[in-house]
This record gives sequence, C-alpha cells and structure tokens, in this order.
Amino acid sequence: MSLELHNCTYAYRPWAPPVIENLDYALPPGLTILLGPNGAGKSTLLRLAASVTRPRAGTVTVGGLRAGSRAYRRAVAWMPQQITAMTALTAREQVAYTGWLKGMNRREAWDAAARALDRVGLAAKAGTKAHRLSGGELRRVGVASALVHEARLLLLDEPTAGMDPRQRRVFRDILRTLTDDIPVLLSTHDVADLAEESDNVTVVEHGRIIYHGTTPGFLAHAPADVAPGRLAEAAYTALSESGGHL
Ligand SMILES: Nc1ncnc2c1ncn2[C@@H]1O[C@H](COP(=O)(O)OP(=O)(O)OP(=O)(O)O)[C@@H](O)[C@H]1O
Repeated sequence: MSLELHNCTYAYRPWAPPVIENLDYALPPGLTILLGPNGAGKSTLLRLAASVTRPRAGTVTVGGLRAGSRAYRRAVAWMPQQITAMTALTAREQVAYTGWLKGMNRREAWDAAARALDRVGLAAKAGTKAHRLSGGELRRVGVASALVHEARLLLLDEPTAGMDPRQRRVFRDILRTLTDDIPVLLSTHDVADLAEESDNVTVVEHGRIIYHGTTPGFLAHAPADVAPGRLAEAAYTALSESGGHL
C-alpha cells in the first residue's frame, strides 16, 4: 500500500513560512529510513503521512485512500516522537487503548496488546503502570502501540532513540519481520545503525528532499577511501554538505 504526498505545503502557523512546500513524495515498498538534521521536517512529513496534521495545500493518500478518512486512519500506524505515559493505565492497557481507538473491539484490542508487547520483548512489564516504565521501555510501548492493529503502513518517528544496544537489536529483528509485508517509513539519527537494514533512504533538509532512492545508491555517495563500517555516515555527510547537488 503506497503512501503518496502530492504538491504538499504545510506551515505550523498561518503567518509562518511553510516548513514543507510543494512536496511530492512516493514511498516505495520495504523499509525506508528518513534522515536529516534537527528541524529538517522529518516529523512534519511523518505527521502529514499519519494524517494527524493536514496540509495547507496538496493531497496525502495511501493506496488511494485520502488522509483524514476513517479508512485511512485504520490503514496507517504512527509512532510519534514523544510517547506519553497514560498515568492511570498499565502498559497493556495503553497499547490496547490504541487498538480500540483504531477500531478494534475491546476483546480484540486486549489480546492484540499482549501479542504486541510480547513482540517488543515487554511481556513481563505488561501489568506495570506506564508512567513507571523507563524511557526506553516507554518507547517500546510506543512501538507495540503502532503494531497493535496490524496496519498496512507503518510510520515510526525515531523509534530507537533511548533504547539500549540490545533493544536496538531486538527492534531491528522486529523490523525485518515487518517489512516483508508492509512498507515502513522510519525517521532516525542512527544513520549507521539502520542504514544497512533499509531498502531505501530519504534525506530531508529544510523541508526539501535532497535524496530519495535505494540504499546502495545512497551509500555510493560516500567518498571512495571511507572504511566500510563508516559508509552510511560518510554518505550522509557528503549529501548534507552538498545540499543534494553531488
Ligand atoms: N509545533 C510546532 N510549532 C511551530 N513550529 C514547529 C512545531 N514543530 C516543529 N516546528 C518547526 O518545524 C520545522 C521542522 O520540524 P520537525 O519537527 O519536522 O523536524 P525534524 O526533522 O523532525 O527534527 P528533529 O530531528 O529535531 O526531530 C522546525 O523548524 C521546527 O522548529
């Protein structure tokens, strides 16, 4: 199910200059990582795709469904950058609540929440109040919430931020099982960590896409003398410094 943004413009305030202007974007199948410096517009792009914000102009569709419709919201899962612990709820209740918001009945949502928490290695904390979880655990609740209703497109905003190295590995394994079935768009600053897992890379700067293509095509931007372990970082640096004009 393909995400498409057509000629999208978005500004946070009516009088403010647009963060994104006349943007065209089509998400390919598989895992696409979204890179860019702080303030580049990655979260804004994901929020538009998640239909939590609406463009001032242009259209956002997934498989022909228009953003804003109920069917669109059911088709798309979004993990925001900030995960808020719902104070009174346990981890499982918080995940189940997301499933219920996405249209599952209470029983389905409750069962699916347990499966989703198990998938992110958090089954043992299912009964813990969400506000008592560590920052990394709370992010895993966020990932579980995004997985709970088996969406047809997954949007993840810096899912690995604050996770320890072991959890990052677990998360990479989960990603591998997901991307065979549904397209995933994931923003990250962990260029080296996730580039080798991805099929495609999108680089955003000042709300503009300066690279959108395959991962091998992205890595080819690294200078020839770079050590293999540093390819992704070097490619990203080269692209950023050139503003995409390589
Ligand atoms: N709620 C908001 N109100 C006003 N401006 C905002 C708001 N959120 C983001 N912006 C501005 O929009 C621009 C893009 O921000 P965005 O959060 O999309 O960047 P990002 O690439 O996700 O950054 P980061 O890597 O720091 O998360 C920035 O200039 C930011 O200051």
